[in-house]
Amino acid sequence: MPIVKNVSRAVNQLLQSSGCGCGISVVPVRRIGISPRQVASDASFHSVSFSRSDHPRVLITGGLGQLGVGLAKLLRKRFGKNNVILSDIRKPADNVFYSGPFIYSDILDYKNLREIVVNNRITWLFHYSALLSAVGEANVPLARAVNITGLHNVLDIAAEHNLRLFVPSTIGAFGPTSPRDPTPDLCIQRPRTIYGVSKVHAELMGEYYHYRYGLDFRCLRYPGIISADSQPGGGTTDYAVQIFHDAIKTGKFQCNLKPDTRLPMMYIDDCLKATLEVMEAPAEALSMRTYNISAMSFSPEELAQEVQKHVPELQVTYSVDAVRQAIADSWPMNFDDSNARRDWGWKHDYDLPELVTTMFSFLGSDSRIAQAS
Ligand SMILES: NC(=O)c1ccc[n+]([C@@H]2O[C@H](COP(=O)([O-])OP(=O)(O)OC[C@H]3O[C@@H](n4cnc5c(N)ncnc54)[C@H](O)[C@@H]3O)[C@@H](O)[C@H]2O)c1
Ligand SMILES: C[C@@H](O)[C@H](N)C(=O)O
Repeated sequence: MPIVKNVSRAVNQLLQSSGCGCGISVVPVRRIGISPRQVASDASFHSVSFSRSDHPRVLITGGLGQLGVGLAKLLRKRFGKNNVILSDIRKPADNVFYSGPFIYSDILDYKNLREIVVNNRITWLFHYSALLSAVGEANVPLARAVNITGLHNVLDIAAEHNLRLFVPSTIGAFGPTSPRDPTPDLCIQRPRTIYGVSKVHAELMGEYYHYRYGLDFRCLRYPGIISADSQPGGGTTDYAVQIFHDAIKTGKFQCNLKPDTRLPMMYIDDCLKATLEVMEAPAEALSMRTYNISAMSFSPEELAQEVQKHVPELQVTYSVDAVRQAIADSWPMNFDDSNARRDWGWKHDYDLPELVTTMFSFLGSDSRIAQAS
């Protein structure tokens, strides 16, 4: 139960941290010494032995989706295989299971999640579990549970155990009343999807816990992410991954968005690089706790033209999905990430031509290109 022992002191601290300039002496928020949720511990503490090291001990929730396995690979290279635990409610493929530690974790099970954090001495948590925009609209109660209740569990455990917490947000955290070209970090956010609403909630709750409890919360708003060796989990930007697979397999692609629908996109390597960089950035460098990151922005017709340079016979047709189109029409067209570039040196490596070339070299499209020429 949350117990605020001295409300007026806490209010003063909040006012101070928001820069009200009232002249009240500042007590660091970290010293309040209360945790947002205190539950009597009944976790069975296994005796697990670890070698001492300066590396963070990492847990990734929702790690079997499009982004988690790649993130684990990157973090294991940096911090050592056994210092990075992937978790999910799904069964891992053999190659994932044997590539490093994996554990079952349902983020809706607060005590189980806390036990994992305690028993494995977790210090950094990457919270990837979520229902994305299109699947979220198809199952609002589940999206609300996973994206909002699950986030509350993660925030409380992170605050209680002093974790550094990364929660990704998204271009979907903006809505039709936000400036769309470009969309700055700070502007009106009135998304019209449960996904977007839950992500704005995550940004605000994470920042609130940072200022209120001293939680080391870090958040990036990702564009649509494009990857070759993992499949997207039901979002509005999925077409930009599917086109590569269809170009190679059948030479035909049916796009579910209109040809001129412009959205910010990013190659997965840039996304994961940014995630690690913001987690490693010194706290003093972060003037904000939630940043836009950007790499490129394109429409289906522009992507198709670039893909056709590799697979000239690719035929693209359009059969618009009304739900996805309405979502895309409410999202940013271009993302302003100047704050990330200024504060912690964010710089992307992949523009559209490099992205397309890299996707095809990954997917082994040589035979198709050979057939085409
Ligand atoms: N992929 C993108 O284009 C993109 C863009 C912006 C933001 N993001 C964010 O990045 C994160 C990861 O995205 P992704 O593309 O890998 O998502 P994904 O949909 O591919 O994977 C999400 C994972 O969460 C898991 N999950 C669902 N319910 C769970 C529960 N109760 N407990 C534990 N795990 C559960 C699923 O099994 C799945 O493996 C998400 O938070 C997403 O919102 C992704
Ligand atoms: C943009 C992002 O959050 C996700 N790929 C979606 O389309 O839902």
